[in-house]
Amino acid sequence: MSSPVLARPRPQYDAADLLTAYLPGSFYYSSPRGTLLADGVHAAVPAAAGTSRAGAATRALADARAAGLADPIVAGAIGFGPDDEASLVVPALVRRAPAPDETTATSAASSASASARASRVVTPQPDPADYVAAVRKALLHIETGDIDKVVLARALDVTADAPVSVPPLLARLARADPAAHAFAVDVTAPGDPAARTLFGASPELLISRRGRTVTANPLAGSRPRSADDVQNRARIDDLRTAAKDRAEHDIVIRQVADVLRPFCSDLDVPEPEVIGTPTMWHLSTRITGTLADPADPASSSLALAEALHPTPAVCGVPTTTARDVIAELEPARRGYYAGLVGWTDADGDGEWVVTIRCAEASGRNVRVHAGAGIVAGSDPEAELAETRAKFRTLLDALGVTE
Ligand SMILES: C=C(O[C@H]1C=CC=C(C(=O)O)[C@@H]1O)C(=O)O
Repeated sequence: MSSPVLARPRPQYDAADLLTAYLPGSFYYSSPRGTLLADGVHAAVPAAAGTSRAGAATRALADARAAGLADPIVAGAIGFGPDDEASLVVPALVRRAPAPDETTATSAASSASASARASRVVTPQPDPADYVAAVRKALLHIETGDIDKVVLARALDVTADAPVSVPPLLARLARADPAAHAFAVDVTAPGDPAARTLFGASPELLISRRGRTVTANPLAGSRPRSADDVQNRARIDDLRTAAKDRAEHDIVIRQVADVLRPFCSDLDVPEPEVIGTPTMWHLSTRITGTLADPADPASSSLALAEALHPTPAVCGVPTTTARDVIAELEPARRGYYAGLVGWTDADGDGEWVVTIRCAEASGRNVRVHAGAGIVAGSDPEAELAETRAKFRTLLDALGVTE
């Protein structure tokens, strides 16, 4: 492998400038680890269904280095199912900045246009009553022992009276929660009638790798956030102690830890805690590990992300049967929802989040998804309410009152 032609210090940008500079077509990603804005395509990464995207990324990064690209990364998104799309590129230009803070998003958002005030028509897919019926059917699968858990999602199709502009929506998402993993990815595929952008603010870290250290932060078990502090305290206490939510959470933690353990010389799995987003409370476990062999391509951030995906936070247990139940009970394909979005570099470092609290925009249309984990003891109406609360992250950014 030849060394990069240019070996000079990376320029550092301001997080607010990168958020303001984002335009559809770019790749934007910010998290507590830092901000990244990538433009242009040095090379598209072949990402056919059923192939190892991590293997293709490793080859593309080696080629990019050989071609003289300094510090290349692979960035993009991978859909939920093995047959869903992926959109991965080696960008031509990558700009990095520190993590956003309160001021970052405020200054970027204030320069954003007020398009969220336009009129929007919201169509649920499926109807809420059909979602409740699907949850009941999922509970039958659990009762008969086919599965222990499945995550059932639904969508809202939002149609605006004018093309939807993603940059102000991204700025609003970042302003609402500077600690979230905010992203916007061009996912236009050949033959699409209009450009498509996947964007959102995920609270769920699938995997972050920095040298030998890996971190995963699975979430499962939720309560809506209230405007009232007393109610919030009661909901947090309830979430901490509810057996059903703890069971739902433990299923995810067990699988994530089991997948990571063979790659790690040590793995720390602490007790769950409750974390908050602007719209939700979640049971959260921050798992950290030390990689046994960081030079092994199987330990790259994308290879680990592929090994982990789909976690039971978006699919279920056992994975294959849960996937079949999702195919049976969800009327629409998930596409990029519940997949992964992020970046990896040539050393294998990188960060990937679970593609939730997200939407896909194309022209005047935005499709927003939200799901809820179903286990024994789930109440179908409560799961519907949970998806309604999860939608608020995107609907608030869109200025939609459902
Ligand atoms: C599947 C979603 O959330 C997951 C992440 C956190 C909590 C979840 C839950 O409590 O069901 C879900 O597993 C979603 O937001 O669409």
